[in-house]
Amino acid sequence: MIAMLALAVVASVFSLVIPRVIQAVIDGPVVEGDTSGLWLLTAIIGALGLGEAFLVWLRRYIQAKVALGVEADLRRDIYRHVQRLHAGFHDRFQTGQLLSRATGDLGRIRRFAAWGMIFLVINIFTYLAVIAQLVQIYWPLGLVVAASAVPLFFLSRNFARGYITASRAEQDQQGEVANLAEETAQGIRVIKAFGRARHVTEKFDGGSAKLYDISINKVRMLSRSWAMFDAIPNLVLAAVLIGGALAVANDKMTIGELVAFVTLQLMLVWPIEALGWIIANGNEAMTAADRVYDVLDTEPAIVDRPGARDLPRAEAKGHLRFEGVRFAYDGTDKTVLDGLDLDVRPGETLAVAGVTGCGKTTMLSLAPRLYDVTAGRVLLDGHDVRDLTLESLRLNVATAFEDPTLFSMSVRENLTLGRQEATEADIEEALRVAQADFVYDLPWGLDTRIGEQGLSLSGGQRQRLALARAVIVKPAVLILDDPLSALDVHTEELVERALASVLAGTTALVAVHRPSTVALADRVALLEDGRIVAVGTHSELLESTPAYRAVLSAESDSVGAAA
Ligand SMILES: Nc1ncnc2c1ncn2[C@@H]1O[C@H](COP(=O)(O)OP(=O)(O)OP(=O)(O)O)[C@@H](O)[C@H]1O
Repeated sequence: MIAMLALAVVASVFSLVIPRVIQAVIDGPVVEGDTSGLWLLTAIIGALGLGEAFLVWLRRYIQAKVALGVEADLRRDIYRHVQRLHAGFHDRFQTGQLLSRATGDLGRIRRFAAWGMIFLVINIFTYLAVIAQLVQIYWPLGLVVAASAVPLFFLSRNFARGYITASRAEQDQQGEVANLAEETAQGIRVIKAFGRARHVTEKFDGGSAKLYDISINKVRMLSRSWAMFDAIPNLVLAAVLIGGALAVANDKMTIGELVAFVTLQLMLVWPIEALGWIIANGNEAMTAADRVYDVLDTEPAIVDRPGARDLPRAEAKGHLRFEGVRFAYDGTDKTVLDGLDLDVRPGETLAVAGVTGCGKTTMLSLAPRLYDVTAGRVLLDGHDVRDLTLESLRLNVATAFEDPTLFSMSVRENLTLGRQEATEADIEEALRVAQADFVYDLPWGLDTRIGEQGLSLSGGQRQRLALARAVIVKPAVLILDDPLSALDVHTEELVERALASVLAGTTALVAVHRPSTVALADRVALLEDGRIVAVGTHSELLESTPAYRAVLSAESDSVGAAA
């Protein structure tokens, strides 16, 4: 960047010297009729012109690299940072806003690094250098030109104030429109199924029209100021021509000096005209940078503590313990878990049952630290999970979520997401356990690329792949959030039978809704009012705890009703 700015300044010096050589040509060879020095002077002008052209080319060459480099680095930083940010951030931050920051806003910053900033430096330098020369040629007129900076300053200040608000509003609205497009693309099936195409189109049109209005208002602001920035240097030029003609008539200036004066002054017209554009460009980059730094300045809430230790997979036994755990989601005052205690022994499969919305998923997500407890602690083999490195914790604790997100990559890549070194035998076993052999019948088998989020597969197929993906990790603790909800009873039974052999050596914590899934568990815990109120085998709880009977019968009723 420094090289680029230095080249720009040197090129401006070259162009600023040319009018002074013209002055020498007029006052020498032209006025005196002596052409002997003409060739040297024109050769100097030619050399200066060529030199300037070369420097401009070199600057532009560097400029592209620098500006695109700034954009690429920032984009990489944002992506990395977003990966480090905790789940709570993503719960609140709209995806469309994130996308527009990583694309449109970065483009604005690049344009300023490539153009606005360079012209700002060149133009300020040119302005000062020209004024210095004008004062030196004929100071009274030089001061008149210098005085034009006063209205320009107030004009720029007013323009910048209004424009900055307009450009932030435009960028936020662009994020909003991106969000509307993203959400409707994601939910296109729901929209079609409910026949809501017209409704969402109207909503999108509304957002789009608002963006149009904001943008038009911004462009009007720029064109108004452009006209003013254009008028000032031309009015001053008219004044200079009158004053200059009088000065030449009174022998205060030579004709050559007047030509040099006017030529130099003409060099100010473009820098002043461009002031509005540069301010606009700078303001847009500034508000874009604000939006980018809204993301970059958010500290990830879930990171390795200083001195966090690794728990190698070979050492992990899978003893999971919740001690006095309290939890409330950020920005809410509702306590979801309120003094929850639970001990899951190594190798045991423990099911958590409870009415819908009681906090089963929340509780499960505390073990791999997708969220951190508000109070109390979660222990893995006696270590507070916050004292373990995130990398080793997540190698030891694998999760299959109820909503199985698959990525647009091959089946194999999806399966080995958590353990890239998995062998063919591991993959085969995991597919067998999850009853997901259907993948072998896909057009390219395991190499078939599954569509965006695996939409080309059925819900049950996706769920089985997500289960295989978790099983393949061979974790010490397997977290299964109602992993069989989309399977038919027959397939569920097959999966349960195969899972039983895998779960024999693994600690498993399973959120269950259906009485049939409880069959997987050695013991069941009942979650109620944010606590575990009863733990025992399925038959013990059925006998001793009416609330447990109520939960399971309600769930089986709803399954029955749905069927
Ligand atoms: N990301 C979130 N931000 C704020 N509140 C949340 C969030 N996720 C869940 N909740 C709230 O926390 C409570 C517990 O939700 P959770 O998903 O853990 O229940 P659940 O028992 O798993 O429900 P289900 O049986 O329907 O799957 C609910 O009241 C829910 O509204």
